Amino acid sequence: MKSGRLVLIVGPMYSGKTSELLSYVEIYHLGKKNYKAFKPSIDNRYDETFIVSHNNTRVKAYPIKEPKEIFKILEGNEKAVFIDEIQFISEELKDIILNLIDKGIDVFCSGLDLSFKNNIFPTTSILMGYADEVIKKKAVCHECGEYTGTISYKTIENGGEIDIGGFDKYIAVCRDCYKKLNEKQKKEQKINMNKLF
Ligand SMILES: Nc1ncnc2c1ncn2[C@@H]1O[C@H](COP(=O)(O)OP(=O)(O)O)[C@@H](O)[C@H]1O
Ligand SMILES: Cc1cn([C@H]2C[C@H](O)[C@@H](COP(=O)(O)O)O2)c(=O)[nH]c1=O
Ligand SMILES: [Zn+2]
Repeated sequence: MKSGRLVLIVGPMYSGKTSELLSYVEIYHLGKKNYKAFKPSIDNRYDETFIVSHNNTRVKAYPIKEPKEIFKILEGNEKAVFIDEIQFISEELKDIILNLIDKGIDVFCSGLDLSFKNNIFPTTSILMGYADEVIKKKAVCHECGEYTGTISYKTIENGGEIDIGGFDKYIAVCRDCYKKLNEKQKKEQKINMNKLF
């Protein structure tokens, strides 16, 4: 049997990862091929049971807590599996995906490569190694307006590295603007500390 392939779509927030994922869904839909879409249940930003892009294109999806749930939901006639926001799914996802590909199923995943702290998201990094194709997307930098946005910057101070949100919490910026914003933030924090003591 011919193996399936793994296509991985990565980049910062607003770079069009979900839109690109949904454009692949449309190809299988138009070809009348069976498929299923999944998302981590933690991602309830726009909808619990739909993958939704920032410009409101959407597709029905199964929310999952653990990657092995994918096996329970598949019916055996699927030609493709689509998974959004893989940065929130545990690293075990790799084994599930390799098994699907072995069975001839194409797998399309999208997710953040980097957190706002400039740390890698492990599941995305691992899958990059196994992917047949990695599509790295860019956003328009919120600060300088250039089409060079590669990292997400958090505009509010509270909240951890895993923190669901959108325009209320994050912008996409280029490397230089990311550096400038972080330096500015550090200076402001120092001034505020000095005011306190
Ligand atoms: N800074 C930005 N750069 C590019 N697109 C943006 C930006 N801010 C908002 N958008 C909108 O977001 C859409 C992409 O949304 P989406 O596919 O959900 O991206 P992602 O999944 O990467 O967050 C673009 O088509 C555009 O309409
Ligand atoms: C950068 C960053 C983002 N998140 C969250 C915020 C959103 O809920 C998703 C990313 O969504 P998108 O489809 O890529 O716009 O991830 C986070 O938890 N931690 C981060 O560092
Ligand atoms: Zn910039």
